[in-house]
Amino acid sequence: MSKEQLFIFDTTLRDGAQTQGVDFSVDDKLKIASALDNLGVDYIEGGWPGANPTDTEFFQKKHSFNNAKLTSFGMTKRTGRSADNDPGLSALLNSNTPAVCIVGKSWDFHVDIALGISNEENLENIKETAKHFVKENKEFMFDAEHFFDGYKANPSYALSCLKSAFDEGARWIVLCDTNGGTLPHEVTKIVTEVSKTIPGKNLGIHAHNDTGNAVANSLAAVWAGVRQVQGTINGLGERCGNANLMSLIPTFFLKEDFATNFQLKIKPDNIKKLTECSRLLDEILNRKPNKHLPYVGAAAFSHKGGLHVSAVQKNPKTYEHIDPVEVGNSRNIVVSDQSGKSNIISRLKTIGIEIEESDPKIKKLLDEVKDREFIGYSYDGADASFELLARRIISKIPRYILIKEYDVSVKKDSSGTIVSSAKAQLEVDGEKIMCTGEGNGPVNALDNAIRQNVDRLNKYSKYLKDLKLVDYKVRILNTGTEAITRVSIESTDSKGKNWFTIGVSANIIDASFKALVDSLDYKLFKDKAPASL
Ligand SMILES: CC(=O)SCCNC(=O)CCNC(=O)[C@H](O)C(C)(C)COP(=O)(O)OP(=O)(O)OC[C@H]1O[C@@H](n2cnc3c(N)ncnc32)[C@H](O)[C@@H]1OP(=O)(O)O
Ligand SMILES: CC(=O)C(=O)O
Repeated sequence: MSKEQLFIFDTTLRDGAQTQGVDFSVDDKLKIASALDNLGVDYIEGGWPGANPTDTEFFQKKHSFNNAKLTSFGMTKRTGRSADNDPGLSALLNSNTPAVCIVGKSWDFHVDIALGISNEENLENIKETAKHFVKENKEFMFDAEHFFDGYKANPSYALSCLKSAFDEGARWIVLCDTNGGTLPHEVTKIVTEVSKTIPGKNLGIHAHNDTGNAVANSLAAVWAGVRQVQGTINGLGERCGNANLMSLIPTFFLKEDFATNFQLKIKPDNIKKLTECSRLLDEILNRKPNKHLPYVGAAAFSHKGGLHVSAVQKNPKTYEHIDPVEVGNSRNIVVSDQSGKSNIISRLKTIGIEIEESDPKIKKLLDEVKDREFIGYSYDGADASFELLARRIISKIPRYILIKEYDVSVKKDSSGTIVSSAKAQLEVDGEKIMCTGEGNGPVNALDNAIRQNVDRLNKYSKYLKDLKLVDYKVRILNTGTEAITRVSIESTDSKGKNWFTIGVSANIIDASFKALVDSLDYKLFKDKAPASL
């Protein structure tokens, strides 16, 4: 059976740029476009030339993609102007892209309210715009804005908007669920009806995620006949985002019904690049990756429940819908109060500790984890603190740095400046050291007290110099009678592998200090700093 071709259209650089909090530079756009081209998508919508200097400059650059067609985006011509005379359309033509995607109204309510023109004028604008670009040999796509809402309100008018573009030679008519309120069964019904007027091979879907159904709606649309799917990396996009291509692409490759019926230009091996592609976008946006993204999130193949881990050890298929390696991701077994001994054994193996299943230390460690989680610790996000705890119970590990005493004060002077000072007495491998430091808050002062005096930690100084605290999070927990503070710290060093530690106490400074000292201890342990046990 021959497979039908599906076309992937990425709009991270256009609709993704409409996400609150996202502000791409030209350089960011170039990096993302290059990753998408390497992945092998069919179209990259680069932005809206003329709408802002970044997009204009991006289109002025020389692009040479191996796989993707660069596409410029804009809107239909304005009423009262000819297409030749519309500066918006000229900016798109000047951008010299092989493909052009034009948004236009297909809901009569919008024509009336947003544009304030007649239905006929809107049809004329769509038609003239399509004609203008087709005449210039552009691959023309019409993004039928609010198509599903428009079709529900006035089906014949919505269809005539599509036909106005299609009859002028549009290659693609893209049905947009602009407000994202349409549900999968409605998409199936409407796409099936539309395909009687416009062939499925010319139809696309652009789904927003306002009901959490953008991916489901895109799949429903493909199943009902459309052959172009629009979306973004990690589901970026206006409001709640767009369909997430990091979910759709692997689904097309790895789920039987789609894999047997469809083929993509993306090479099958390239889906191993999806996790990297997803993380690259977060890196560029300087935001923490969403661990829980399907397929590519760090927790997508994390197993926490004891029953799950016990079965996964026997065969990963028991709790994994695909092998994580297929999308460039990896399996992860976490330890927490939901664990059984299988979690502990598996985690220990990952960190290089081999132990007999019958060793009573496993039970001891499991009980310790559960008791600590009861008082506020949470080890499933604190791998380094877990490793230190495990090694202290199972084998031997030095306590490199011990805090004997500390004293922290906060002072506000008459100019309003607030300064925190800290003094700490540490015991470092048996030697007592006094440290002092200042900072913009008590925790920062304590951190500075230890680390600005790093030279005085004599034999450890060279190991701690490149340690950086990346993130610091505080949570107040109510455990029974009193409020408890949990502090989580993410650290990194020049080797670039981050580690996570945790501290819990009734006092925020004490909790912070515990998490900080675990971070220092872990760094010294992993870098094999010398110490007596
Ligand atoms: C569904 C979507 O996501 S579509 C993409 C939306 N993306 C963006 O809007 C991001 C980029 N946009 C911009 O930078 C600006 O909005 C610009 C440069 C395009 C236009 O800016 P301005 O000229 O200042 O207009 P403004 O944004 O205030 O209003 C939009 C205008 O376009 C008109 N318009 C909206 N859709 C269309 C359309 N499909 N065809 C023609 N005109 C349209 C509106 O009626 C309004 O006209 P008015 O100014 O006469 O009232
Ligand atoms: C074109 C587009 O982004 C939309 O209709 O949602």
